[in-house]
Amino acid sequence: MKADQPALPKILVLASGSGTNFQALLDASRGRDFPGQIVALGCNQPKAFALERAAQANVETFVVNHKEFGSREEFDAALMAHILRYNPDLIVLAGFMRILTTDFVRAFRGKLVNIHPSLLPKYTGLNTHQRALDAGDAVHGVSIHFVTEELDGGPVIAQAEVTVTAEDTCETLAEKVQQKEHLLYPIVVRWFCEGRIQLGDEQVLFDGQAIETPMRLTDN
Ligand SMILES: Nc1nc2c(c(=O)[nH]1)N[C@@H](CN(C=O)c1ccc(C(=O)N[C@@H](CCC(=O)O)C(=O)O)cc1)CN2
Ligand SMILES: NCC(=O)N[C@@H]1O[C@H](COP(=O)([O-])[O-])[C@@H](O)[C@H]1O
Repeated sequence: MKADQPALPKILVLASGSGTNFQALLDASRGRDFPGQIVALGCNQPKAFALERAAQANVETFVVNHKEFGSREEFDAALMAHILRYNPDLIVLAGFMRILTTDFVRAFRGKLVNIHPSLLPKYTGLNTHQRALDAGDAVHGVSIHFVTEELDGGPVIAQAEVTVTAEDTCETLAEKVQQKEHLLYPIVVRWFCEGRIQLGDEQVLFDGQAIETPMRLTDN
């Protein structure tokens, strides 16, 4: 980066597991025109493979193991302290498997997003793919939303659909959804870094205009 160029928006990613969404964001951020920089990865699981991905990419990491804290509030306070060291412009939950407290969410309101493996408001919480199969849904998918106090209830920014077939299992459906996740998250994070996405009064603003429905990633 040349000395006279403004610093790029700082992205901090939180993950708990494999980190394939983190990897998709890493790969996208290596593009010459990507308008943001991933400054750190935080994990609550010391053995998360996402940490290995960060090491391979020379991205700073920190671990805050939730099992070492007596309460959710204490864990969140420790996590917040690490995050504030980086002063990120955007905090991206990428398979981060801890429910965050109201204080944490409010501290980062408008710059905290999550990717959720369902077409919200359907199937908040866990085990979304099995629930879609059990319900006999013909369509399933992924949502990217602002994180609010309500679990997976924040304003939805964008979604992508996958078709469900009779041959699908939990595993095959998860794979289909993850393929769309890896396409959608880099697009939405780019929009954030370009200043095109804001959280209004419990609604999403895109280029300054409130959007009535989430933006859809289509196959064509
Ligand atoms: N306050 C909020 N916190 C979080 C949100 C949110 O919208 N508001 N999104 C989740 C992400 N998520 C689904 O997308 C999710 C993650 C974790 C859980 C959950 O039940 N976690 C359990 C532990 C489960 C485990 O360790 O395997 C828990 O925290 O007790 C539900 C949904 C991130 N946080
Ligand atoms: N409720 C949160 C949740 O289930 N998130 C899901 O965890 C996976 C993480 O994969 P990754 O670690 O390979 O990115 C992703 O499929 C994401 O949608």
